[in-house]
Amino acid sequence: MTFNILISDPLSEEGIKPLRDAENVSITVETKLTPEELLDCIDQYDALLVRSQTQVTKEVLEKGTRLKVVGRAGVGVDNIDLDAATEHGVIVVNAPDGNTNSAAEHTIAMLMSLARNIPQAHYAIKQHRWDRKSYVGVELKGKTFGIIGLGRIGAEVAYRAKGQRLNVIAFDPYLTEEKAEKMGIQYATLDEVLEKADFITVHTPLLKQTKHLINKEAFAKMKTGVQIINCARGGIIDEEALYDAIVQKKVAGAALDVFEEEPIKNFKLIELPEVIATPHLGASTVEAQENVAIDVSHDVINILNGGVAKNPVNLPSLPAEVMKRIEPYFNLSEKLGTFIAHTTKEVIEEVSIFYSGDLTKLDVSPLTRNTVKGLLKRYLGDHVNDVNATYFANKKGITINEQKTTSSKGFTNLLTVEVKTKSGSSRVSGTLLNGLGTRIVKVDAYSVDVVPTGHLVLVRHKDQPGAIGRVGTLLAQFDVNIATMQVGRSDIGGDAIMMLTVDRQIEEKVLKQLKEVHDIHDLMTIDL
Ligand SMILES: NC(=O)C1=CN([C@@H]2O[C@H](COP(=O)(O)OP(=O)(O)OC[C@H]3O[C@@H](n4cnc5c(N)ncnc54)[C@H](O)[C@@H]3O)[C@@H](O)[C@H]2O)C=CC1
Ligand SMILES: O=C(O)CCC(=O)C(=O)O
Repeated sequence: MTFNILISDPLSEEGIKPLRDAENVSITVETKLTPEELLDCIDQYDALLVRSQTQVTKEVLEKGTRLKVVGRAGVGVDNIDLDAATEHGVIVVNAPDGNTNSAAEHTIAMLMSLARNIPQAHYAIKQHRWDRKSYVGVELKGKTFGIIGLGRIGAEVAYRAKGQRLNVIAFDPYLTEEKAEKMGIQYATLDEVLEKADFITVHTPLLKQTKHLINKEAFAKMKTGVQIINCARGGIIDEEALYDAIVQKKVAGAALDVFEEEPIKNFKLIELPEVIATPHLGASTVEAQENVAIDVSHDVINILNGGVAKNPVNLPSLPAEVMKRIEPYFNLSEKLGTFIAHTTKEVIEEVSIFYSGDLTKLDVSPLTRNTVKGLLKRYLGDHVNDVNATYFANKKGITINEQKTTSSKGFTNLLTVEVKTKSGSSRVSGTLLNGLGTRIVKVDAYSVDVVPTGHLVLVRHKDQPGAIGRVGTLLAQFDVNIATMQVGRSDIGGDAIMMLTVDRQIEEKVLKQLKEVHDIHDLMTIDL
């Protein structure tokens, strides 16, 4: 099978080498597509690779019926509609580490350029003006440098700023006093950063909560003469409010790499002499572009080939070590989900997944998603996957519970799926036997030992002499060979089940006749 990959923003040729070297991919590079052209062609592709230029909208994800993965060669995913990607089962991966250095270095370059008016002086001298008076700067040493958002880039900026002998203070919801102390910086609240800093730099993602985080009210709290840097995302700073603050001499200067609208159409803010700007160049270094393209290429290939993503954005990522330990249970979890979906005839209101034995030591959330996927696929089809399974369950009003229990009933590991409907509940349990593969070991109250593969028939019947024989005889009449059979009963003469594995799918007319066999209450076929 060949996977078609579209690269719609310029990516490092060195960086996409892993993609070019992959055997089963065909790569198209089209970096000048209009939004309409992208919509027209996206249904031909299994993967889309972008930087920050391409807008991966709801419509793109809707039309991209083959899309399995969107790779963002960089950090910010604000150009990708994550909710729509999740809804359509498209995994979004990014490359969070590859451009950290470059973005931090660019921030420091902007800080120094701002403090010393380098771009303005450079422009003057290029115009043959020898002007030394207009470009008197300020020293960094001893000034207070406020960082808002101390993640990967914010932290790197902090280390570099300390080298400039700035007093670094920072606010981040995840920053503690102890952590700040360890980094040799000062922990502060947002208001403290706004009130105390001579230079303020923002390094948060653009989220609902960070949109216009630096607004008119925030500027009002700042020192007069403060200088502002934004190398994170346009929109974290309210550009209108920044314009006013500069014109009113509250803000002495601003260094901007990112803008509310990119490319910029309204140059009002940029034209102010106090503003220096670059066109979103924070990650534009040979090294960063190579790093991010390599990282994202590896993830895209892995996902297309059914592997696990290292940097998924719309799925929680797990350490490789943990992933390796739970991977053997993937098959079992999906099959149990599929099994219970086939054996439940009413609307499912609640699914509980119980993990016991060895499984209690693991982060089992991927197994829960996989079980729900197996369960929903029966009615929603193959477009349900690990990314959107929980989303669809929520949409269908199905509550999902995940529980770890101590009772493993003598098994080293036991996974039990229980579904509740309006009128009752049913359960199935399975285990992974060392060296022997997976087994279904319990259906409701009945112990069984069934390999969950192929064509299964679950028969509920009365425990009476002849019931098993009648089923066998009827199947033989229609040339259906029984490969394995397991029986279980509550008590002598009470309710019982038969679990058969047969060599081929059974036709509807045969099923109908089976249901009419004396002492058979119910029966269902399950293809696993
Ligand atoms: N200019 C450019 O070319 C580049 C820009 N970026 C942008 O830089 C930003 C930061 O990237 P990373 O450091 O890699 O992300 P990160 O996820 O490592 O760090 C973001 C930090 O912001 C913090 N944060 C979130 N909301 C906050 C709030 N309301 N107040 C204070 N802190 C808050 C988070 O707790 C986190 O620690 C992103 O917006 C990213 O898109 C990244 C690379 C290049
Ligand atoms: O692709 C780029 O150059 C932009 C990088 C960026 O803004 C990011 O990684 O968030």
